[in-house]
Amino acid sequence: MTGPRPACILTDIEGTTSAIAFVKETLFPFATAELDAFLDANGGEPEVAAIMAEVAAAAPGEDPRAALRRWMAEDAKVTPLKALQGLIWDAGYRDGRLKGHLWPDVAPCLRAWARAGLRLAVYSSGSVGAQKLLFGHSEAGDLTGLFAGFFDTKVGGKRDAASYATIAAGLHLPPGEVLFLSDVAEELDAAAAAGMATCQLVRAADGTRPFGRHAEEADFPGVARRFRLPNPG
Ligand SMILES: CSCCC(=O)C(=O)COP(=O)(O)O
Ligand SMILES: [Mg+2]
Repeated sequence: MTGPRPACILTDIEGTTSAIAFVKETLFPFATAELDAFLDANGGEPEVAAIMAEVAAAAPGEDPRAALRRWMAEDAKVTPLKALQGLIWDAGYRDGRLKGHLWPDVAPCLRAWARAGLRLAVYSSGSVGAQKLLFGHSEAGDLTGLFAGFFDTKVGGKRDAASYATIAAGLHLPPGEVLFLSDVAEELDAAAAAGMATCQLVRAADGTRPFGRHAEEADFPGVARRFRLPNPG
């Protein structure tokens, strides 16, 4: 980066802090397997009923449970699906069946950056509730206290520049003072269009391909070196 050191690091989750395989092979199948039992037990709860009303509105003429299953099969980033998945994962995190995966380089850097006074925030398609569960029950302990903000698709889609402008405003920062980390080029393009600094995480273990349109690093210590952030080592 040619500008000053960022004041805030905004990070994606899947493919950036956490393995794609953890999301696709552990979290998503858990929610799929538990969907019917969860809805049978909790469908009358106002929060769940409101989500199901949103599902019905987003998929008119389709059985809401069938729409949810279709979206899960398509990995659709639909806000009511994401909200429901978060509620289903809650029980799994609390009783120990789920533990939030983080790549080993992530927690030491997040702690070092927060200690140095940098603000940290998350922007994921996963709901804010799901983000707090993952970082609150992570393999590195409860990291939720490190973050100044959590943002999900209620601010808008991750490929839409307006979402990043909304997040910067929510953090009371000019976009130019925020560095966005993600594995997905279209998300980085949108953040850059809003004026944020960007870096693609190209994690070999996830099979991520470098896109060549943004700064690229293999891990968080690489991000720290490139953007002159503190490094734990
Ligand atoms: C909050 S953990 C679950 C992540 C998730 O549901 C998802 O769709 C991944 O989205 P991301 O924006 O983190 O790539
Ligand atoms: Mg991602």
